[in-house]
Amino acid sequence: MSEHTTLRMEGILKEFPGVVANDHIDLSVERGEIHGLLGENGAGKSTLMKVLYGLYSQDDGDIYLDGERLDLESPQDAIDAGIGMVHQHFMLIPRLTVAENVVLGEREPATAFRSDAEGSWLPATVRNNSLVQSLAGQFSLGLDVPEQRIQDLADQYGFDIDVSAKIWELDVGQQQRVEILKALYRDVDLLILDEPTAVLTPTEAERLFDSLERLTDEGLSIIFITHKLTEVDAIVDRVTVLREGQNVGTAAVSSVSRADLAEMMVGREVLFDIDREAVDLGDPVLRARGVKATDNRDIEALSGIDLTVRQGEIVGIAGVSGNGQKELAEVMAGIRDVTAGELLVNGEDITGAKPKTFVDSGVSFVPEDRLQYGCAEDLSVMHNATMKDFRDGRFGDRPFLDYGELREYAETLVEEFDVRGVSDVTETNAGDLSGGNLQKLILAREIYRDPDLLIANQPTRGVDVGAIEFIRETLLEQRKAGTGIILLSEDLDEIFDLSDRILVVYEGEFVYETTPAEADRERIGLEMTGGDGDDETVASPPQSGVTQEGES
Ligand SMILES: Nc1ncnc2c1ncn2[C@@H]1O[C@H](COP(=O)(O)OP(=O)(O)OP(=O)(O)O)[C@@H](O)[C@H]1O
Repeated sequence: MSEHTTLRMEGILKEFPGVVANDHIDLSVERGEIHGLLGENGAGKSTLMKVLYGLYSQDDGDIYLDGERLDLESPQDAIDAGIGMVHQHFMLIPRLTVAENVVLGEREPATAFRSDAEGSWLPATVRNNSLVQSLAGQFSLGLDVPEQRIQDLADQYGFDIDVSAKIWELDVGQQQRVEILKALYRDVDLLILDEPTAVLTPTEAERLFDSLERLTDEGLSIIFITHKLTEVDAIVDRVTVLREGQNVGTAAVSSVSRADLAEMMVGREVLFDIDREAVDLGDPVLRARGVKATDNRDIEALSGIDLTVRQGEIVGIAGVSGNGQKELAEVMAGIRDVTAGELLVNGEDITGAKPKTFVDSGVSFVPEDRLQYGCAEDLSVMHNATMKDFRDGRFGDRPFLDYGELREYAETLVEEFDVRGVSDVTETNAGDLSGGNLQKLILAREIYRDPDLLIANQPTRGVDVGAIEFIRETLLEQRKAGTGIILLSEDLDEIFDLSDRILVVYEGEFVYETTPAEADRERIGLEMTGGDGDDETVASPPQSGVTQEGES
């Protein structure tokens, strides 16, 4: 251990029924470093960090911070010790403001009750009474929110958020920044970031990296969980790789290549290139004409979208988050109403129909927010795997569903899509799966039914390199089988690697169309941020029957 070591985790063991999530893991972090934590989905990263944040108690092992042994029974203990954590899934209260969320949990008594409050209408003797203080602390919701201080903090890190806005008014990227702000607000020495950039745009991520470097310059240590090896190169000093609950190595980033890291993670070589064969295009599976829709705040989010997707075609939608992608995906999947326009699936007009009609018409949907829309966390893997198809007669007639068939179907999905961490499909709940494995389960459910139209919003977000390879190949196979796919992704490389056509969406409209073979990345980047004033708009769908050959 060096004199700079701030955190030492020794022999951490954490077991769940049927799974050893952390198998005697050692981890040490130096003061002022950004320490990357890598590993496949389900390797045990989040569990280890939840132990460190007092959310889980370890079955064995010790944690030392600055030489002092910590006994963490709750996140409050961790925060008191100077450890902050930003989770993979948001833990914000939608109807409260940003500032209220930031102070939430602080339980600061209202001004009148504060012992240091000047001008309180309560006499100091009453205010300072320990019983009054304890009651005020218990019952106050922290409504005295130092909004200006929080706004200053947000501005200082370039977060571009109005802290008086309500959480539900913000897009996912902004909500993520609130989570980070919340941790920064509590003076932490060690900050755990669990895939913090998963929902940020590349520019926002850059800005975050600048902020993180400023923080480490001030002596803060950061543990940074990520699946993106480019991020490891960009900001991480040292990296620890976990595999199947064990530490398989810690190294200085400068001494290992990306391919080395990928191999350490998955235990085999990972192909970064993908082979996209030419596929004959068939009939249109989707025709959207003049589609308009509003967002959750009732503000127009889609301003007249025309989109045709043919059998065997992947249409990639590129754009900076918050430009209508979420609404576009939800409208096409039938879970958001259109305010104008029409939607034809396989030639049939299903505008305004119920979501079930979309499902029955062969539409599959992989939503961006897998916990909110993708699954029922408290239901089993089996229920989640079959929830779209249990009505179609294959599993017997309700109320006499054949549970044996349902179980078998779910087990097939788990096996074919390599969903890990499932001890029994009827007993493991979807909410117990690691983020990436849950994503694989949702993809399995949506793809295995062999849809005519698949809408995939950020399908590889939060999944490991091995699984990304698998998901991309699966999407290409599905395309070959004749499915029309709308791929929404903030990862431009993914759009380039998979798409036959690329559409750039900006402020609810398609502003540019190209193909991977002809694309000019700079132009795409420009169009994504509002363009150069050039009036060129979307051309009609390609008339040729054959897509371009992949360029990779
Ligand atoms: N609350 C829980 N109950 C049961 N099993 C769990 C629970 N939390 C995690 N696990 C299991 O422990 C293992 C490690 O999961 P963990 O979430 O730590 O992985 P991870 O490396 O963070 O994965 P990802 O990159 O997908 O987020 C997985 O097999 C997971 O299914």
